[in-house]
Amino acid sequence: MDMNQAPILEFNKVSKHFSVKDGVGKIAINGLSIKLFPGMLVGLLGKNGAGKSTLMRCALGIIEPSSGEITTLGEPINQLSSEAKAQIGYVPQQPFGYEGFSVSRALELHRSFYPAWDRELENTWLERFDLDSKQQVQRMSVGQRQSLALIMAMAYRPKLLILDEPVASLDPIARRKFMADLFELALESGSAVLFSSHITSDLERVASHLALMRSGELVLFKEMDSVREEVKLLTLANGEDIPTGLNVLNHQGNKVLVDNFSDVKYPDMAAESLNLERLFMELHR
Ligand SMILES: Nc1ncnc2c1ncn2[C@@H]1O[C@H](COP(=O)(O)OP(=O)(O)OP(=O)(O)O)[C@@H](O)[C@H]1O
Repeated sequence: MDMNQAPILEFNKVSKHFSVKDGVGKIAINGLSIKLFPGMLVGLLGKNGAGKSTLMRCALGIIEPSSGEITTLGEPINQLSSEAKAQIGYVPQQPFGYEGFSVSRALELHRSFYPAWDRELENTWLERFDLDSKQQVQRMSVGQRQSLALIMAMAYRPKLLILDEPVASLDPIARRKFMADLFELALESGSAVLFSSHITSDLERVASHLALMRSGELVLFKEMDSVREEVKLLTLANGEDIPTGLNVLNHQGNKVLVDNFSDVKYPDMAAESLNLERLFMELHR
């Protein structure tokens, strides 16, 4: 990861409100700021409806934010050049059609839009995902379509890759292969990747950073190693106050979830390390 370079994606105090019919608005993203640099593989985690897809769709310019600024590949999102667009890869939650096409025809068509398309990478991935290039897209399983969508989004080595639950329909073997390759590809190409997943073990294994959303807000954005070291569940003794200087993510009874714990600063506190699934549960307790 190179933080001396310009960010590939930057959100500056971005909010997105949806107006709904009964007049009550919905705040999907609230004052969110984040920067993604080359080599970052950011795992986005949040409950259903937390705002993950909205964040991703704003980053791609599919929907406009209500306020705040978004810069993608150095350009304001509402004025993205075609050069910048050709360096973005996206796999939505429900991958698109290509009905009536064979895999190879679909890839041929898609390939024509991207000068940087890497045929070797395409072939490697077709093999890895066990896809038959002669098969008709409409006869493929959901997981096979998802694999095809991933190849289409990644074979031109985009600088920014946005994947909305990319592996939800993949079997564990395909998922592992994909996750390992994703990591390698991002590092190799100096790309930034933003991917959402509810599979916390995948996030734990491959993400360089964790972005945690709750009700439209980014409550945590940290390197994975720092998450392991600094995010702790504290148990307060009877009558004990939360020590000053700690950043509280959640507080229920005598349990306090904090994101900036240090053994050195608070040597006497009962502090428990959490895996990502526990962290998620404790955040929403
Ligand atoms: N077009 C829309 N009109 C009105 N409300 C919307 C619209 N799109 C999203 N929302 C609302 O914004 C909130 C965030 O939705 P979003 O799809 O971003 O959540 P998510 O974190 O991606 O959820 P999931 O994990 O279920 O995919 C939800 O309450 C949703 O109902």
